[in-house]
Amino acid sequence: MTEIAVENLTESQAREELRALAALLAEANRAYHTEDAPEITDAEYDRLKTRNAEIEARFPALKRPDSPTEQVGAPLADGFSKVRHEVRMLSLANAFADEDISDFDEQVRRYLGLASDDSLPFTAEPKIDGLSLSLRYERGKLIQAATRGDGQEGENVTANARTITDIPNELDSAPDVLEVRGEVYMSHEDFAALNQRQAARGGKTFANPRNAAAGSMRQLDARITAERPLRFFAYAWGALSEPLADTQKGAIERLAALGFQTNPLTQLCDGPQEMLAHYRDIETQRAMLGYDIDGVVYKVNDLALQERLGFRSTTPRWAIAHKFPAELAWTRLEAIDIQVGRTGALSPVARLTPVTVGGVVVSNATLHNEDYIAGRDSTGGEIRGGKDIRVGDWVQVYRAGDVIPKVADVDLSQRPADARAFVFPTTCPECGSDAIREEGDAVRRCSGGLICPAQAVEKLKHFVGRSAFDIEGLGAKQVEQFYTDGWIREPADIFTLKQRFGSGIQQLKNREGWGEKSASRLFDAIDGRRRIGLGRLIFGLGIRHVGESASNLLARHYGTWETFEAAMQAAASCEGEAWDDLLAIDGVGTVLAESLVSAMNQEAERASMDRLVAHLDVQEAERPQTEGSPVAGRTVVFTGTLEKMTRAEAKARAESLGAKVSGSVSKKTDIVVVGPGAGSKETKARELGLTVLDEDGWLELIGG
Ligand SMILES: NC(=O)c1ccc[n+]([C@@H]2O[C@H](COP(=O)([O-])OP(=O)(O)OC[C@H]3O[C@@H](n4cnc5c(N)ncnc54)[C@H](O)[C@@H]3O)[C@@H](O)[C@H]2O)c1
Ligand SMILES: [Zn+2]
Repeated sequence: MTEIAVENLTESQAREELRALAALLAEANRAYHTEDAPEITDAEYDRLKTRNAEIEARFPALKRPDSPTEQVGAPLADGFSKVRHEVRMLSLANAFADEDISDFDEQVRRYLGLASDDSLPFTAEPKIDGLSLSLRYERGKLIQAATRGDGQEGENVTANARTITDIPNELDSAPDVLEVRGEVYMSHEDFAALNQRQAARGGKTFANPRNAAAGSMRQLDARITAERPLRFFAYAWGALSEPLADTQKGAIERLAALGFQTNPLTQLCDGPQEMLAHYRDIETQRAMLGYDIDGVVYKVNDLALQERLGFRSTTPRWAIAHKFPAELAWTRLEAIDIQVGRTGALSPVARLTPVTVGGVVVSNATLHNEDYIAGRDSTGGEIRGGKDIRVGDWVQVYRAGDVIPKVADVDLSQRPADARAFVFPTTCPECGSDAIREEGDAVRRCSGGLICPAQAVEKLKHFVGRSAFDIEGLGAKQVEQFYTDGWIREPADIFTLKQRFGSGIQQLKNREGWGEKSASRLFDAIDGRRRIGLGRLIFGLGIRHVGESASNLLARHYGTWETFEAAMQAAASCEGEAWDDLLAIDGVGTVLAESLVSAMNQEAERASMDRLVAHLDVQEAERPQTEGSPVAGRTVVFTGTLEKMTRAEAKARAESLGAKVSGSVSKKTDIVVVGPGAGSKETKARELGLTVLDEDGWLELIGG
């Protein structure tokens, strides 16, 4: 899509673009803040947000009620209780160019009525790329910790904060009420080690340290947070019973004296020139800091002046974040390799002449899929102006907020004369089976199933992973080793390992990475029959599209392995009663159902499952207690703020009583439970004449 210059936009084009931007940015915010799994780069996000602000500046009347410029963060995630911030937690205005900094200095002077030669010092400090946290101390004791959330209300993460060593539980001689604010982050070293651990046990790995920090902090189980090496820098404050100091710098020193970690690169600067000099200084140190920063923050040093300057709707007037440019570099594409994943997906990987991008040496990058290499997007439209990517090309490597770098662009003027268009393989490079691309799928997949060694190994890794069978001592590395040795070919083999190779302990312990203890511990862990929950078993099978939560839904719906298996066989033709029953499960769509039914009826897979189940005691899943339930089979929608339970609790409770919980109100809805702040859903429910209950009414209905 070519972008029209803002000054050439017609009013209707502007209205349409603002609508599209609001939707795009809301989705990006949800992915980034609520899910800790960004879908676009930070640079792209910043570009969209700037574009939105420019259009609004030219057409102020078109500014939408849900304008992205009026919002901080994103809605809160389910599961946490909420904390209302006594003093709002805000965002920061952004600057990208050097001129933006002198403009900022001028704006502040104009607002305060200062002449250009009046002294106006600023602090300059790194902008830590983590997530912000507010810590409330009363009489020196930590009583509450909250995330920023949407700025007004955050998530209560007190138990999690208590596990962080940089956060003192008690303070000496602090003000009676003191809210300390700062950034939770993870060091590069700890991040790499965490990802390695996660990969070894088949758990979730994180794209970058910020996601790892946010994902670790926002755990419902504080024991998980405790295992994650989180750090904390203090740089601000909220509610206070008495001031910390007269200046920003003084306040930071006071926080340091109280026992908080403060950033050593914080410095006082007299005017834009010194600010920019310190910015460049920090930029050159960036790669060596050992943690991610994404810019430098300047703040008016005099707190009385900060007070006079006050706030805009989402940002303070007395501070600005000077962002570093996106991390790019050019290098040679030496080869394109194809990797095969668990579900058979063929993923192209660029092998590059090593190059440093933002302080990290990059020699591999993702090329996504065959369309991306060819210069097409998923809808068949052009990307990169239709330029394809060829081995031998001079390519731009891009790393912004992601650890996996991407190949973003090609310099055609540097293309070698003999470079040929890349031919994406139509057979699997690992097993030679046909690699098939189904309609509407961007990905080509190996059709070899279990005969494909790449798929078999990836499936085994998934099977032993933490959310599946979680077998102690058997991680990704060991699985690969056993597969190569021919000791384990499929999950069932794990449980006969001791029987077949009991004497192998001797052999094993002489191998690299194995000691006597670890070898016998593993053999003991897998000896005998294994108890496993039905949900974990279904998830462990590693069927495409069938994730953890879907597996649990299926388990709850079918209860036992036998019922599940019989139902899948009955649904084999993708029609009839069993098929309809599967699709009626809230959260199961056609794509998932088709993939599931096809895997469960594939002969070789089935035989492998039968061999596996023979070693298992599958525990029955708790089925909804529908008997006597007043809401069994009814569709319920929760909207507005719930005060007596979290959304997640309300949903779990309703489902355990056999109700279906839906996110939107329609004619099919039976009951709408409304809390304070309910909006259009309540209106619609009343229009449709549905049963509308408040929280107490609902609790009464379900009996307490
Ligand atoms: N990739 C995406 O999809 C996506 C989506 C949403 C947001 N984002 C990223 O987040 C940014 C917007 O988020 P935001 O509203 O948090 O704004 P921001 O990150 O630009 O600035 C505000 C935040 O900076 C942090 N901060 C770090 N060090 C600080 C310091 N020394 N002093 C003061 N604050 C400091 C605080 O947590 C504060 O809340 C975007 O510019 C983008 O980089 C990315
Ligand atoms: Zn294959």
